[in-house]
Amino acid sequence: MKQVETLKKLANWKKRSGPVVFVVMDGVAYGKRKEGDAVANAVMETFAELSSTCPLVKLKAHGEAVGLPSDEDMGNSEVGHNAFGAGRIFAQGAKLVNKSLQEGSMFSGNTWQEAIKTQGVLHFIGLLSDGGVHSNIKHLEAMVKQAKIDGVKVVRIHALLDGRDVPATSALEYFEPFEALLAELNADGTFDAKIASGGGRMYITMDRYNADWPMVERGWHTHVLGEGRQFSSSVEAIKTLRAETSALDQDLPPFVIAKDGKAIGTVQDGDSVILFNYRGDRALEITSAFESGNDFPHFDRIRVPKVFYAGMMEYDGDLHVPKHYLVTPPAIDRTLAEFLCALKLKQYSISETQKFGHITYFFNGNKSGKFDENLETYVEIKGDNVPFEQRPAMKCAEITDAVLEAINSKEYDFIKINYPNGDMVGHTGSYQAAVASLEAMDLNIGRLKKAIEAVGGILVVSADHGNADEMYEFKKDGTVAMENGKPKAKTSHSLNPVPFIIFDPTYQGEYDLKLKEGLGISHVAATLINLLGYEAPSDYDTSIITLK
Ligand SMILES: O=C(O)[C@@H](CO)OP(=O)(O)O
Ligand SMILES: [Mn+2]
Ligand SMILES: [Mn+2]
Repeated sequence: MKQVETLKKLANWKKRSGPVVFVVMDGVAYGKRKEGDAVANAVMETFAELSSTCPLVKLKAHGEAVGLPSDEDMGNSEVGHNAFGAGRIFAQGAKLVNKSLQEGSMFSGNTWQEAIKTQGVLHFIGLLSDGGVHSNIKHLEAMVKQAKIDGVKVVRIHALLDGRDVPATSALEYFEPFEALLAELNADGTFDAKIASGGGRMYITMDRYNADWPMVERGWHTHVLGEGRQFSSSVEAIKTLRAETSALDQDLPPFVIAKDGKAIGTVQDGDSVILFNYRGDRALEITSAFESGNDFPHFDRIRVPKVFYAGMMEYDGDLHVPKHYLVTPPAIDRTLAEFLCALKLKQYSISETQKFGHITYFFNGNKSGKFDENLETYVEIKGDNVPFEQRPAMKCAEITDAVLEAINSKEYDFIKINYPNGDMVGHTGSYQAAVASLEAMDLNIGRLKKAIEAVGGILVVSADHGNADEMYEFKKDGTVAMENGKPKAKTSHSLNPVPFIIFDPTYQGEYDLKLKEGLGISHVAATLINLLGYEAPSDYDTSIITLK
């Protein structure tokens, strides 16, 4: 790989005595309505003070500004952190898969051709919604139709309920029409495609960053071994399990579709398996359960079928996982971390488990390794495996303890932090927990601010997309949607703009205090490089500050 160029020092920059600390408040944006806006309604004294005394601008963090197909698409952590770290916009997974389907390259490629050779069953595993963060049901529909055209006889779908990127209890809006489509495709008797198993995405299969392997184990038992509570159809399963548990879709227990007491879609030797999610974080663990040999320490798989396994994308471009994939991911190069390494600047990256890979792997262009072991420190604060509304602080105090030590050590030039609060608690749908979570985070940003003041560093506060700023669903007429006498919880990200604030207590007048308007979060990297005293790479999206 070609080394990046060494950036030039800014001629008129007075080097600060402390580090540049970049805070990603995950899932914190400016809502449009006060009701259900946990960000606007929480008591956040530090955020309020920074907002009224520092340079501040709103940045776009959704749609085309982060490489998604359209401005209807909300932002998410993958594309948000990619944009922060790459300083440019890359066409993202969602867009690349659309293109590959439109142009037909997916189906003419080797991976698809190999997958359809199976004499057994072609399985699809993935998230059944049009949320567009990890997957898109339209991609699955196109693949199932093509499988029939290509002469595959038996298809089994292992479908995860979303309710996290789409309304909280919307699963039947996807499962019912999808079952109808399968019935139509099966009608001529030459093709047999059925949903074979499923469950909530936060209950089985889609764990990330080694947070909770038993989730993947439950998924393996459900999809591969066909073990679990049996139902005659997915729709019956969802209705029954909802009535029994009142779980939101993302937390629905698993189900297995069976006929005469026998699971209809276990995975067997000689089958093909396609994971149709394109985003990597929540795809890597189930992929490793399929691809690992005997040295698989995470759980007893009991039976490991010999299958042709493929992912929608290459999920880790460093380690080349999975071995086979349908669409090539964006080639994100020349990231901020790489430029800082070339300058020999020391960097420190930290978050809680759920966002650890966001601030490292996604930020560094979906790269799991470091550019330079000696210059980069990664710290993960282990999260709790509990429903996050029960521990809304999301380890923000522990994260801050570690950062204060890093600041005071004077070892680091650049520190980046992800506080998971607004996002992880936002996804639970609990308004009260979201408020508590944001207030805890704000207390800790206050601690950071003091430390930065003491050492003469710069604190930059921003966010990757919205979430906690919209905790209620609204009706078309603009009033709050109600359910059982209470506001209906919204669990997904929002499309709202995010804050960008610079707290620079030893400001030397090198830049205008008025920030540039109308930009997106891909402009942050160039700004951070300037604030470290260097000229940004010429191909980066321009800095948000105007240098004097
Ligand atoms: O939890 C996740 O996987 C996504 C939502 O699907 O959230 P984020 O992009 O914030 O990680
Ligand atoms: Mn996020
Ligand atoms: Mn999220």
